[in-house]
This record gives sequence, C-alpha cells and structure tokens, in this order.
Amino acid sequence: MKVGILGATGYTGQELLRLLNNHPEVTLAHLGSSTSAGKRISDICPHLQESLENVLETEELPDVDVVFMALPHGIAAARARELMEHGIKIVDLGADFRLKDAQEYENWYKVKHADPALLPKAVYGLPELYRNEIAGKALVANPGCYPTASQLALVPLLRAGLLDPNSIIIDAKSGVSGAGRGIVQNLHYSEVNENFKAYGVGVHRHTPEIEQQLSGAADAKVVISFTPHLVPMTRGILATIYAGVKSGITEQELRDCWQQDYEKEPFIHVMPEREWPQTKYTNGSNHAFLQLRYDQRTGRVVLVSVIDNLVKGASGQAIQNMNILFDLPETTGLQTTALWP
Ligand SMILES: NC(=O)C1=CN([C@@H]2O[C@H](COP(=O)(O)OP(=O)(O)OC[C@H]3O[C@@H](n4cnc5c(N)ncnc54)[C@H](OP(=O)(O)O)[C@@H]3O)[C@@H](O)[C@H]2O)C=CC1
Ligand SMILES: CC(=O)N[C@@H](CCC(=O)OP(=O)(O)O)C(=O)O
Repeated sequence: MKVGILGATGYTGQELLRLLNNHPEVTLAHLGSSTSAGKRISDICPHLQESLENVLETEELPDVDVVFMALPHGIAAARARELMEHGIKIVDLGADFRLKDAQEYENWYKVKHADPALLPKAVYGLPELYRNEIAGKALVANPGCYPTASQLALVPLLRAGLLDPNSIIIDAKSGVSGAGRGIVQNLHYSEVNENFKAYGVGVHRHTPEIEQQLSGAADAKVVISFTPHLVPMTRGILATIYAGVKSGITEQELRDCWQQDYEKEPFIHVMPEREWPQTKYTNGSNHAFLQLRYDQRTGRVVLVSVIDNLVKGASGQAIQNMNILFDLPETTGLQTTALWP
C-alpha cells in the first residue's frame, strides 16, 4: 500500500515515519513538506536512518492510497476534498474533522472551517471505542491527545451509566512534544525545565471535543472542567480524572466495566489494583494504562489514564486507523514496547 505523509518533518510526521518503517504492508511513497522540498528527510531528521533515501516533496496530489495529514489545523480541511475525489483515503491528525459542528470549530479554533460539507463524511477514529464506525470510511479524524487519554477512561463508565455525567473534572499533564516542533517562547528549555504550569484554563480547544464524545457516550449533554498542564518531560500524558459515582455502585463494578471492554484490547491495560500508571510505561509505544480508585468518603472515583501523546495520542493511533481502513490486523506495525527506563 502506498502511503503519503503531509507534514513529514513535524513531530507527529517523524513519529509516523519511525513506526511505518516497521510496517510490512507500507511503501512510503510521498513525504510532503512545504519548506524543505528536494531535501532528504534524513538531512533534517538524522535519526531516521531507515528513511535515508526518502526525499521531501510538495506535490499537491501524491500518487498514494492513503495520506496522513500531520499538519497544523486548517490545512487538512482545505485539501481533503481533492484528495478524496482522487480515491485517496485520509487520516487527519489535526483537529479539522473532529468536531461535528462547524460553528463549534470556529468558536474554539478561531478560523472558519474550509469545507463544512465534509464533516458528516468524517469518522472519529478512536478504535477501541468506535471501531465499527471506522471500517469502510475514507476520512478519519484522529482524536486529540488529551481527548484520547480522557475518553479511554471515561467512555466505558459513562456508556454503562455508572457515573454522574455532570461531575467530571479532568486534570491532565502533557510533555512538551505535545506542542509540536515550532519555536515558541514559552516552550524554550529555560522556561519549561524545572517548571510546572497550567495553561488554557477554561478555554482549551480539546474541551469541546471531549464534551462532544462524552455526551455521545452518556446520551446526554456532558459539560466538563478540563485543565491541561505542561510538564518538563518530552513525551507522555497523564490524566487524573474525578467523577461522581451513581448511588450504590461499587469499585468492583467500575473495574469490571473497564475489564469487560478492554480485556481483548492489545493496547489498553487496566493495571492490577493499587498499582498506578506512569507515563514512562508508554514511551514510544501505542499502549495505554488505566487505574481507578473509588473513594467512598467523597462519593467520587479517581481515574488515571496514561498514553504517549505522540503515539496513542497521535501517530500510533493514526496507523491503527489506517490498518482498519485497509482491513489489516490493528496491531500491524505497532508492536513496539515502551522504552524503559
Ligand atoms: N504533537 C502532538 O503530540 C500531537 C499533535 N497533534 C496534531 O497533529 C498535527 C501535527 O502536529 P505536530 O507534528 O506536533 O506539529 P509540528 O509543528 O511538529 O509539525 C507540523 C508540520 O507541518 C508542516 N507545516 C507547517 N505549516 C504548514 C503549512 N502552512 N502548510 C503546509 N505544511 C505546514 C511543517 O513542515 P514543513 O515546514 O516541512 O512543511 C511542520 O513540520 C497538528 O494538527 C497537531 O495539533 C495531535 C495529537 C498530538
Ligand atoms: C503540550 C501542548 O501544547 N499540547 C497541545 C496538544 C495539541 C494536540 O494534541 O493537537 P490537536 O490540537 O490537534 O489536538 C496543546 O495543548 O495544544
């Protein structure tokens, strides 16, 4: 299968390359770059030695079966239609097709959506939760990193009606690679190292995405409090989530619900009781780790969900979606163990 990556020089583009180099069904046929056409990808990213011969290009219409759009938001919406008209499937790693409502997109992303008529054709690609909706589609909206970590913990419990849907607080922490490789002052080493801060409080763009998906799971409008934090580490997201539990529900019932949904999932791991996930369990891998504890004193459950933002939170999940689109085993090319220590 011929694969293209638009935005191949970015962090998620590089991560796609690292993982796809181990994918037995993939030929890397097009690596797109808006600024470095003609250069070899390994000139820009010397660690990608397996891609030594791959040259960056700018073709508008690459000769591929599927394209990953690893671009800043706004660009995929403008380019998707033409690619689809030429039979090219799309996995968009950005936010352009995640929200079903174009007005909601404009409210939160502060840009007009370039092609709202495509929104109903897009499917939200978090395989463990919406697998049956993905097969056979041509346009997959790969979820955001915080929304992935949050939904893996919350969706099964909301679907089963075990939580009070309007009591949810998501306190999430991300490594700095979540912000991409662009140069931004507040991401300089000297401003991140030995520092820890909240950002986007009450206004972060992942809020409507998480609310949209949790509302679907609860079959009722869900409003959350979501606060992301920046942690001085390169990769990883750890979300600590607080939610009120419906009266009479026990910790075992909450745990059983997760275990039922995830026992056959190769990438999702409910940890043994009282063992808590760490971001390093996921470094470089497509695995997610979950744990919970119900505090009867407060009536709230504490859920902890951990992923690598660049893998399960972006490029790994995108490859999982591509595998579904092409009827391949979902784990193809993704059987990588986390780097430890
Ligand atoms: N980083 C993460 O953890 C996650 C990122 N995402 C999303 O994935 C997408 C890519 O993110 P990430 O890889 O981190 O971003 P980066 O900033 O690291 O890379 C984006 C790449 O897009 C290319 N690009 C930038 N501007 C333009 C443009 N105007 N036209 C065409 N190409 C352009 C650049 O490559 P070049 O100069 O070579 O053209 C750049 O390297 C974003 O939408 C992001 O929000 C989603 C989940 C997690
Ligand atoms: C640390 C950091 O800055 N993280 C990014 C996560 C971005 C991301 O996941 O991209 P999408 O907007 O495409 O979902 C942020 O908070 O904006």
